[in-house]
Amino acid sequence: MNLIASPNTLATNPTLAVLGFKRQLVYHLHIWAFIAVAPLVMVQWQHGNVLLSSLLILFCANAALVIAFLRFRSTYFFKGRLFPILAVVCAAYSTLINGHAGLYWAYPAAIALFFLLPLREAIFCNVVFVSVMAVVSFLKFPEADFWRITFSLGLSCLFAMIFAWLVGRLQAELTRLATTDPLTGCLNRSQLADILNSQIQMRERYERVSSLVLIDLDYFKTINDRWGHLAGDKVLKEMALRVRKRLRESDQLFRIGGEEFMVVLPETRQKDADTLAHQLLTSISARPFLDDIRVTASASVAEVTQGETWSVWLNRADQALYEAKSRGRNQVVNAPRLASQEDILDPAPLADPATGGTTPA
Ligand SMILES: Nc1nc2c(ncn2[C@@H]2O[C@H](COP(=O)(O)OP(=O)(O)OP(=O)(O)O)[C@@H](O)[C@H]2O)c(=O)[nH]1
Repeated sequence: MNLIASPNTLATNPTLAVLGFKRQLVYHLHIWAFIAVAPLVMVQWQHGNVLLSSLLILFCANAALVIAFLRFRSTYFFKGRLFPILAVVCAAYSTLINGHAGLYWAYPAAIALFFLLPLREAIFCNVVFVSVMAVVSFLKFPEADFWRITFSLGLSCLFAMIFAWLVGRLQAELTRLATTDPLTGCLNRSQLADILNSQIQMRERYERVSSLVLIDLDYFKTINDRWGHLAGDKVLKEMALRVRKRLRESDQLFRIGGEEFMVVLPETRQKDADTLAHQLLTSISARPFLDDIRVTASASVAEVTQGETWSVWLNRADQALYEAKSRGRNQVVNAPRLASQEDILDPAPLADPATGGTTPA
């Protein structure tokens, strides 16, 4: 079962770790809600409240299905929305017909909205819910109770909202810290496999071709040695800025090593990626860094080939970068394209030695 994010997942992919924790939350909420509500089905049935009893059966059936889906498929449906919606409907209706006995359920139902729905949706649903509960309490209870119920429920929702908002911000901030390089603000390696894999899937499913560019500063060690580590850091920061300026919104910039960067270019063929790589090298070498530090860089370009894994793709780019370094640096080398699986299954016609033309394979 994939409910609990393993330490391995946590260490390598923060986005998956967050998803794992969300699933855990949904799973436990549904289990405890099922345990709490299931006996009420019988109670309401015995009291002759057939409609409420049916709503509660629906609630329990949904909870049981979500639990089963999460247990056996690690996924759930409607993004867990049915639970809070059914819960608030049951609580409002139960208050209408049972008075205080139903009202007690309004508080956990309102709070569950913030655990299970995106914040904006939860706020909207809570405003509607508190308004409905205000009308129901106005009809059902004395005026003093109406005010008490409306304010206490509103306050519970407000506290839950503040808590959910803070947890959301904390989660976003921790994810940002775990996925980006603090010096340059580029993505770090934690997302690398996922992002390259998603580009590979676009290639496999929709024939959409992506490319990647590796850029490595030349003789960076001498910059550190001559101007100091702090100046080296500033050069790296400035270099990331210069590269980012040239990229599109959809492109992704990684810092994958000390002075090595990678750009993933969705929907970009090798030829266009090569043009961009030349422009990037020009923007690095054209102006000095920190007034008088002249820097050049080497780059490689690799278009994804059908059937290859992300590590093979990256390795091809790495080999080409090595080639750029050994040819003297400050240049772009294109990785040779691999024969794709399509080419292997459907090879190009062979040259006919007799005629000089081509023959079918
Ligand atoms: N200032 C600074 N230096 C770093 C950082 N990360 C790695 N380095 C340095 O980058 C240098 C990389 O050196 P090399 O791998 O020899 O590469 P190079 O000197 O650029 O040589 P070529 O890549 O072959 O052109 C090392 O001196 C590292 O200490 C960093 O975050 N800040």
